[in-house]
Amino acid sequence: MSENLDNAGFETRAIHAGYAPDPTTGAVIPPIYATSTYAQDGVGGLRGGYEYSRSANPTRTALESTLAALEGGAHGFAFASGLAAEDTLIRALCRPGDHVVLPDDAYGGTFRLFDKVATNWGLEHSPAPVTDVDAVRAAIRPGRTTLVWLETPTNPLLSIGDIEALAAVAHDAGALLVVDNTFASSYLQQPLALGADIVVHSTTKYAGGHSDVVGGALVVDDAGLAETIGFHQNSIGGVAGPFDAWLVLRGLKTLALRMERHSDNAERIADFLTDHPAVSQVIYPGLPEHPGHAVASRQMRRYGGMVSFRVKGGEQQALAICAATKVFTLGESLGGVESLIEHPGRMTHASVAGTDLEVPADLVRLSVGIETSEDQLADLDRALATTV
Ligand SMILES: C=C(NCc1c(COP(=O)(O)O)cnc(C)c1O)C(=O)O
Repeated sequence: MSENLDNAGFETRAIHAGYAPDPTTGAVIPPIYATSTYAQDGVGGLRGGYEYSRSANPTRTALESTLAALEGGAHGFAFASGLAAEDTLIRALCRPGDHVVLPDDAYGGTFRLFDKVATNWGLEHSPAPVTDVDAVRAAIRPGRTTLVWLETPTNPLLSIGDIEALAAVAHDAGALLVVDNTFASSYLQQPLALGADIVVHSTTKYAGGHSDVVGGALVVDDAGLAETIGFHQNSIGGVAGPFDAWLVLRGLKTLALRMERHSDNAERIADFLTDHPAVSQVIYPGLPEHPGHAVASRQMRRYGGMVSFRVKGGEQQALAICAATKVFTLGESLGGVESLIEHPGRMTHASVAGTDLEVPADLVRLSVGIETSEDQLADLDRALATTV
């Protein structure tokens, strides 16, 4: 473990926390410990605390330590996917008859986990707009609400929730605040410092940053929470493998650089779309007219790389734009170096059609990559011109 980096800057922690050069070989990057088991020196004689890789693996340990350091938490846990992390969290902290307040705009797979899986064993949920603290408070069921779940910015409508205010609401009701920090990333937003109890990441996204790994993470500060999450991580077993852990760890080292470029490019695209005749609404927290701009400005370092917009002409026009871009690749996911475009209604959020979370059919979501900004703008200009 590197020397104490608590007071070091984000970029320094991203590169040096979680692992110190190997005392034997001097390797500055942790090896990929492609092993399931570890020789013991006599029964229970563990070398370095490792006995079986589901329980702990040195490459995963390096990632989990780095994830915690970057979120300002004491304990990090790495999983096979973001939804694996969420499922483990739910099973660690919720019991039949409990209730969870969910955002009324959230990743479709997260809602599906609660609505189609967790309900099977008695966990109830109700949606509330993350932008309305009073509505979240009203959605809480006294004595039964265990978690208040927040995405900010939300997926895909990029609503902004006030983390500090919602933490107070949750705590007043004896509940915990969970913040899914996937869209912002640890570099742009630090939920634990604002009162959140648990941070969730799909490390598939900005943390890994190169669309080459699927993974998830939980970060907490509280030792008691860490103990129960760690117990359930091992007992359920949805852990990140050593190579996936290594890929996310490598991605994290450039997270700060990438988020700056993602934000630069996204700001230019938001401005470009704002004046475009084919566009009816641009949704980007960095725009002064965004309802959550003031809160985002207070709790985020910058506004991120996700831009959503609605087009004149409805679903068919939105689909036509998604089919017309070249630099923006049509595909699900987000947060990688390449720009992606998608139609949430037909793609990432198809599972919430007909529910409270249904998204507008004329909505297009962009994950703005780190390509040359002028090329991104020219690509969108051409695609939008086909629909005017
Ligand atoms: C794949 C997509 N989202 C995954 C996701 C998840 C799930 O992560 P997975 O690694 O895909 O399991 C959790 N939270 C948020 C905010 C997410 O956006 C997407 O929106 O394209």
